[in-house]
Amino acid sequence: MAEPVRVLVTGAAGQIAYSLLYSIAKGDVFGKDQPIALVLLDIAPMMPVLEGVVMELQDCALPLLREVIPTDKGEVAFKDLDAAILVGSMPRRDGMERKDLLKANVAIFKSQGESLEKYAKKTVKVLVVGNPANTNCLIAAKSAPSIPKENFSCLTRLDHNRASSQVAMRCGISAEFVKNVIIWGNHSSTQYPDVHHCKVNKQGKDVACFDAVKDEAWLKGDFISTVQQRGAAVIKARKLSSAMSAAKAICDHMRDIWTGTQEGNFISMGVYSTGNSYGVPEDLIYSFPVTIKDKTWKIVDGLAINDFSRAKMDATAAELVEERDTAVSFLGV
Ligand SMILES: NC(=O)c1ccc[n+]([C@@H]2O[C@H](COP(=O)([O-])OP(=O)(O)OC[C@H]3O[C@@H](n4cnc5c(N)ncnc54)[C@H](O)[C@@H]3O)[C@@H](O)[C@H]2O)c1
Ligand SMILES: O=C(O)CC[C@H](O)C(=O)O
Repeated sequence: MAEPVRVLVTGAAGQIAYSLLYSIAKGDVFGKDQPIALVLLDIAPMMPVLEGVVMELQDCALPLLREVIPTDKGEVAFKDLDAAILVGSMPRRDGMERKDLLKANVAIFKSQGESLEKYAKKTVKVLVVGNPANTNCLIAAKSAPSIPKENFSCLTRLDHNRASSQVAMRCGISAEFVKNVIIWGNHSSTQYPDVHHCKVNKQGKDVACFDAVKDEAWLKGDFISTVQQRGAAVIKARKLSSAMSAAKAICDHMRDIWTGTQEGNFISMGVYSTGNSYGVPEDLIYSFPVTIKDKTWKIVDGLAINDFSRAKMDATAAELVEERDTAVSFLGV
């Protein structure tokens, strides 16, 4: 059997991690034959809670889980990593603005980027989940200059899954029959869920989403705002940020990095924008449609962009430029 992959989950005593760790440990992400060493980082006051999570992982008696390493120390957590899933940070509560998170959370990602630089393998794949995810990811990447920027990505797969599911429900079919929705831009309410290249499989035939749904006003109106506002709607209802669906999206994202995307399918993730062909400003982590092969993503080029889409892609880019500049002014990176 292969050597264990060493996987870090930060915020390991929190609610997303509680939904995530079992799936990783049982092989849903890195493969059913791939042993795993799971490193769990949280802050010192959460160590007693983390001990409980470790006990539960042990009690699952999972064959692939070779080692569990709970810690509050960066030098332990980031050492020799193959994959890092950076969740640990403060979630938004009902009544808080997203911008309230920026100051509190970007500092964490600067320090964790520095730890990646010092201790992780240069091949490590880093997925940033903690909000504001795109800007945190950019700051982590900038703080780890010897690790290629292409190894960093942020989670917009939850938005992608939300968009696929909305279309599927509207058509009365299962979400597996909807492919190639796109989330452009920021994981925030300015994101642009775009269905101009989406296909719906109806009775074995791929049909353009607009023809399958037959309601352009909905696709250009309530569909977009529902996906944009879904995180806020979950917070309002649960009084807690989404966790089960976030964990599922993290698994989808990291599994696609590890094993690649299916031929003809693309997925959305926040990646480094420098060199993109869509006129998105450089030096951002911006969500694009990507395909993945050999653990390397490639932005899907050549998709036609109409004026409706262009305006929304530019608006979310403008928000990311502002977030980046605010974060850089806080941190001086
Ligand atoms: N990108 C997405 O799609 C998406 C979706 C859902 C939630 N989120 C974000 O994920 C983050 C975590 O959400 P949650 O619901 O699990 O929150 P939570 O409060 O339940 O858990 C967060 C955990 O992180 C820990 N933590 C805080 N600072 C840390 C640090 N410096 N190092 C290590 N651990 C640290 C906390 O102690 C806590 O245990 C939030 O920022 C939330 O907004 C992102
Ligand atoms: O804080 C928010 O508005 C969103 C929380 C989380 O990222 C989600 O998308 O569910």
